[in-house]
Amino acid sequence: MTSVTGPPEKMVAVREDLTPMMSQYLALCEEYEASLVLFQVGDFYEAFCDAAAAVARICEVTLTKREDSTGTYPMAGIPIDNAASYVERLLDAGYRVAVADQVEDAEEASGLVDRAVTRIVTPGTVVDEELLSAGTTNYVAALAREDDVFSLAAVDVSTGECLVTSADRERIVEELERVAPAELLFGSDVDADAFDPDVVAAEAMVTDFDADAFDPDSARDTLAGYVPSPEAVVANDAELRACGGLLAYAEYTQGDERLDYVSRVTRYDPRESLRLDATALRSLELFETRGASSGHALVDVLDDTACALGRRELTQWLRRPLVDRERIAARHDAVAEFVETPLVREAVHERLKDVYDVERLVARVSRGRANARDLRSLKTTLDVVPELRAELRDVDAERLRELRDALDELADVRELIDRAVAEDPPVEITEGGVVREGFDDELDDLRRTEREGREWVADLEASERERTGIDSLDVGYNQVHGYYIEVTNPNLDRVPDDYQRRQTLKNSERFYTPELKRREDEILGAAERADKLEYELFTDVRSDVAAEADRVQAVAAALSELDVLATLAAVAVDNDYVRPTFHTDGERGIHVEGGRHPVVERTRSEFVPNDTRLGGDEGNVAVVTGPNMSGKSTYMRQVALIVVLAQTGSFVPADAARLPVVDRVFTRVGASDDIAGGQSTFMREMAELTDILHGATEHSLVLLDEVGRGTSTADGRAIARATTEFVDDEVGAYTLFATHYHELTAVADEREDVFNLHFTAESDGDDVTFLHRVEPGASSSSYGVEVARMAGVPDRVVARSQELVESEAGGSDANGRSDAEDRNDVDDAPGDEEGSPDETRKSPRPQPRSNGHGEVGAQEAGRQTTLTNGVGGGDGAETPRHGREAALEAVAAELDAVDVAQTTPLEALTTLNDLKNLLDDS
Ligand SMILES: Nc1ncnc2c1ncn2[C@@H]1O[C@H](COP(=O)(O)OP(=O)(O)OP(=O)(O)O)[C@@H](O)[C@H]1O
Repeated sequence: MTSVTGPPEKMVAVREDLTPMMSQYLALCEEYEASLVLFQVGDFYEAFCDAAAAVARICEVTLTKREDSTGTYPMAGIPIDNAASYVERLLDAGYRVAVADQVEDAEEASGLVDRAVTRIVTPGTVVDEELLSAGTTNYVAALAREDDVFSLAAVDVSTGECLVTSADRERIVEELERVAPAELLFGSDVDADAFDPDVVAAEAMVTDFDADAFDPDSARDTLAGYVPSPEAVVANDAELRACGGLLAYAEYTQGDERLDYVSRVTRYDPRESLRLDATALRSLELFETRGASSGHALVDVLDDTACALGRRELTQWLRRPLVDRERIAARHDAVAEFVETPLVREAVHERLKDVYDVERLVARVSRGRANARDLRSLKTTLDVVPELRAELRDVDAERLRELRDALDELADVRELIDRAVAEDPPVEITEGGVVREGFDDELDDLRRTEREGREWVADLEASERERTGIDSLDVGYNQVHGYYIEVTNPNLDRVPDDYQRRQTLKNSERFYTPELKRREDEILGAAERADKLEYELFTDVRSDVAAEADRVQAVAAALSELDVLATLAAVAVDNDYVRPTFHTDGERGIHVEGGRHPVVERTRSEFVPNDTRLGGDEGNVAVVTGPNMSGKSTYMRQVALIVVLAQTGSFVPADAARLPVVDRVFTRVGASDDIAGGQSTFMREMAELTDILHGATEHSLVLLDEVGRGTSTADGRAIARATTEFVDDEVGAYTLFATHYHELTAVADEREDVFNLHFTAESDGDDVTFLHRVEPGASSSSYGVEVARMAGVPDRVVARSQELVESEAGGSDANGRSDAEDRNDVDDAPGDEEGSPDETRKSPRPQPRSNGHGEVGAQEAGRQTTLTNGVGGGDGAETPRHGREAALEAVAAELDAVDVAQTTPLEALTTLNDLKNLLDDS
């Protein structure tokens, strides 16, 4: 609790003397002490004391003060009409906001207006459309525990989706990362500290909530409000407690009422999906790119969805690729059919563009917050359903047929809305104009009376002018006095006897007649009664629609899936993806022909496709070497993305792909690659490696990118080698290991299941050209100096490095090869440090086919990356062997070039590590 939330001390001190309104404010601050209370005073939400200062600062509104007999209190107010944008700022600043509304009509109140907190807005329970981004999920989650089993429940209060699952701690952490809740509650038996706050709660606000709500009995009672038989839905006590506690919290934030629209409490088993932990999600850039410069994430490439429902669903699919062959095949069948029937696909896409976010819409309807426009939007969406059914009448794929059949046309709901709600209604539902003529006789009578009365008044001016002969006579209306007949002073002598004086102005008098008064009462009475009646009729219709929320949600689910399937098909057609096939029982191997990285290929005009053959007849473990920037990381990620896409139900960027169903994708990217994520410590790297070595199975895909880089070269090499051996002996996972340690390529000599791949570059005088083409065998050069130059390393360091490399030129490099050899035939598979023989002799295994695309090869010049200004070969990763003195000089030169003021602690650590390696190797 900060002084911004909770009871203001200044008021507590004078509690007994406070004015009634301020004591009401104080009481609410005490009751909702974890929230910043926004207190309705007329058209504003006010905050006082420290809360006022915070509101003024965060919302950029004026800080004023309120003075009364007890003192002076700082005060800041935000207009109710556009409170949402201000509330958003308060949420962003880390506050929960308790909205205290006047719950009594100020005019009808005798004395102090009654106020109550009607809802608490928190990051995980926001429902205001303005505060939610389109097509996303927004979860609040809760954890509970029973021995070693952890349960996770998550609810999206804006759509009513509620999920619950349980697993061991590690897996629950993964699930938390997938769900990515905006807010997290820990049941009393869960030690929040045991969940690495960096991993779990980095993005989530952690909220303390009434521990009793997680108590089994009260949790069961709460859950029983949502499912007929709680025990039939949840699998264990911890799930019951997590779910019940969470729903109690959701109710608390929404005004303590049961949330009718949370009708889909679904239990799932995390084993039903391909495991992707946070590291994998991040390094494969499924949803977010890692660096500001890296462009798009995978989801951006795929997201050509027509509506917000589809966007939300696509994200869910990508977060949880499948492992069940039949379900994957069902999705692929559906995508394939849409690929083959472009007219149907495009028609479906076009129709879906008219679909509103009905999941949120219907939740608003159930919460009683939908206005007439929302109901009209619902009707517009539902109108699409019969059209879609018609478009899908001839579909063949089973899933498409199921989805078509799930499209309930909801004719009753559509008809009701259409009959009841005006076609273009106003936003407000209290001021009339929302109910359509012909819907209710009484309303029509009232409106008729009102209309006829107004017509009579409209005619009055002409008839009275005629009757009195006063041409300047006016009939008007004002809020205070009602209808009047205005006569200017010079004509007052002609005013008839039945005119009664209403108001005297400077140049005229205003009158009324008994008949005008009668008509006025009739008009206003009818209008007021009609507005009231309209409101009642509208809320009745809204409740009737809310009663059908389940059916609407089921339609929404079918629409979401259709959108995703049609989109995946469109993406496949537009980008030349192919349907992957899966091995039947017993077979192994990731076999891809002409594979591409789905994101990089969109950003580079010329992308070089590459084949992959990993596992099965080939080895399970490929050691990938090659110069910096040659494409190793891209290649490895491309393999993983193809696997992920395939299991999501998408086609894949390749000419052909035959794949296993993978249970888990692990990624461990080198320390240097992760600096941006602030996780560059060697310790972290080793912890992740431990997870992989313990967690991977023979059905996992493991990407190791420069493991061991974070320590001394000697230790790094040793760890890299031992890891490769362990993966081969104990794990048997499909493994791609990119490394600059050329010694690692020697492992292929000794082991059946390990083989080398390398990326090629061509050196021509001062230029180095990367071919981005994977070849069998190991690589020799790293061209580190050129890359350093390209990256803007100070000239002095580049020049000195080059000098040191050249001092090697007469001798042999770290691989025992002469520099001259390296420069002339970098495409050849070289030996390793121990001077092993040619790669083709080393590996007893069949090597992966080389690129295999006619168009890729010598003619590739246009597709290659050329480093100009380069000055020839060199090995950036291996420290050249030279004397201690040379090493010291190099260290001095590097240190000299460091701009300490511009160096972050992480960069400093990395530099220190590199310098130490330089000395170690000397
Ligand atoms: N197959 C390809 N076709 C065209 N361009 C590619 C290809 N693969 C990679 N690239 C481009 O080459 C650059 C370097 O790729 P990548 O980061 O994969 O290299 P790397 O070998 O892993 O480098 P480092 O060892 O420095 O980490 C990237 O800009 C990428 O866009």
